[in-house]
Amino acid sequence: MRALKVYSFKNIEKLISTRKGETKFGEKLQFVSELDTLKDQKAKYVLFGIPEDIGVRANHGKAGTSGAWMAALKSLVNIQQNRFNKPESLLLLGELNCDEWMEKASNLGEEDPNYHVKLGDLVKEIDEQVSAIVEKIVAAGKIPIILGGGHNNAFGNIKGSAKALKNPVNVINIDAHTDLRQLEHRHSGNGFSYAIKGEFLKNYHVFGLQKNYTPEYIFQEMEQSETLTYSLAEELFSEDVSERFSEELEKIAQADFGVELDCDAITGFPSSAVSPSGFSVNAVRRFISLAGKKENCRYFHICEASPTENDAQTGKALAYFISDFIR
Ligand SMILES: N=CN[C@@H](CCC(=O)O)C(=O)O
Repeated sequence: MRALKVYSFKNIEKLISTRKGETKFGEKLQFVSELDTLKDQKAKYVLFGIPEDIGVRANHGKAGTSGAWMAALKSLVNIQQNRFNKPESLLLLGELNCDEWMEKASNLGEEDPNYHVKLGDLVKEIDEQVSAIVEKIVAAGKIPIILGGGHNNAFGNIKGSAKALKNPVNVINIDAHTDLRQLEHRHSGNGFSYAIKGEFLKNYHVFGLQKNYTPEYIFQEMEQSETLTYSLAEELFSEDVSERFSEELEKIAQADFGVELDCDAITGFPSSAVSPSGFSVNAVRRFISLAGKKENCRYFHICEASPTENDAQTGKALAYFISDFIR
C-alpha cells in the first residue's frame, strides 16, 4: 500500500464552502490515520479515489478519467448534512497516489509499437495496490466505495473482495460494455476477464449492455457460460427498468457481491466512451439505491467518468451516486 495517500480533514477543508446555520457533508466526514485501525471505526463505508486514466489509454480510450476523483470530492463535501445525509457513516480514506504511474505513462511514446503493452504493465502495478487496499477494507468489515479511474480497477476490487472473503464474489455491472475483452495486456476492457481467470469472480451480470458495442465473440462466450449473463439496454428501454434491475439484483445478491457503475451506461455522461444512448442519471440513482440496501453488498465502484475542467455537473452526479448508495 505504498501509494495510498491517507487524508485528514486538512485535505478537504479548502474545498468546503461553509455557511452559517448549515452543516456541509465534508464537515462531519470520518478520517483515519492508518488503514490498520479501520475496524475500530464506526463508519460503515470507506471512500477512496483512484485518479488515473492509464487503463483507459491502454484500451485505446479517451483519457480524462483521472479528473473524476477531485470533481466528485468537491461536490460531495458540499452536499448538506441533514436527516437524509449522514456523513458519520462515511470514512474518507484518501486516494491511491497515481502521480508516478501517470508520469511514467505520459513519458511513453505513442509511436512505440509496444505502447499499449507498456501501459498495461503500469495497470498491473495499480491492480496490486487497489486489490490490497480493498482487501484490507473488506476484511475490516467495511464497505469500500471506489471512485476511479478506468474500469480496469474492477479487477482489483473483485480480487481484493474475494481474498478478504476467501471466496469468489458476484458482481452486478451497470455498463454499456461487458469488459470481457481478451486476456491480452491489462486495460480497462478486460478487468472482468482477468477476474474470472484468477477465480475471483463467480456470477457476473451486465445490466444495460448495448448491442452496438459488443463483439460477437463475447456474446458467444457469455451464452456458453453458466455464470455470465446480461440484460440488453435496447430491451430495457421499453420496460420498467427499475423492476428489471431489481430482478437481476435479487439473483446476484444471493451471495457476497459488488456493484460496478461504468458512467458510459448513462446517456451523454462525460466518460471515456460517452454514448448518446443509455440510462438516465435518475434511473441509475435508483439502481444504486436498491443495490446499496442489499445485505450482501460488499463494495461499490464508480468509474470511467471523465469530467472536463470546471465541469461541476459531472462532479455533482458522482457525489449523488455516493450519497444514494450510503443512504
Ligand atoms: N471500460 C470500457 N470499455 C469499453 C470502452 C472502450 C473505450 O474507452 O472507448 C470497451 O472496451 O469496449
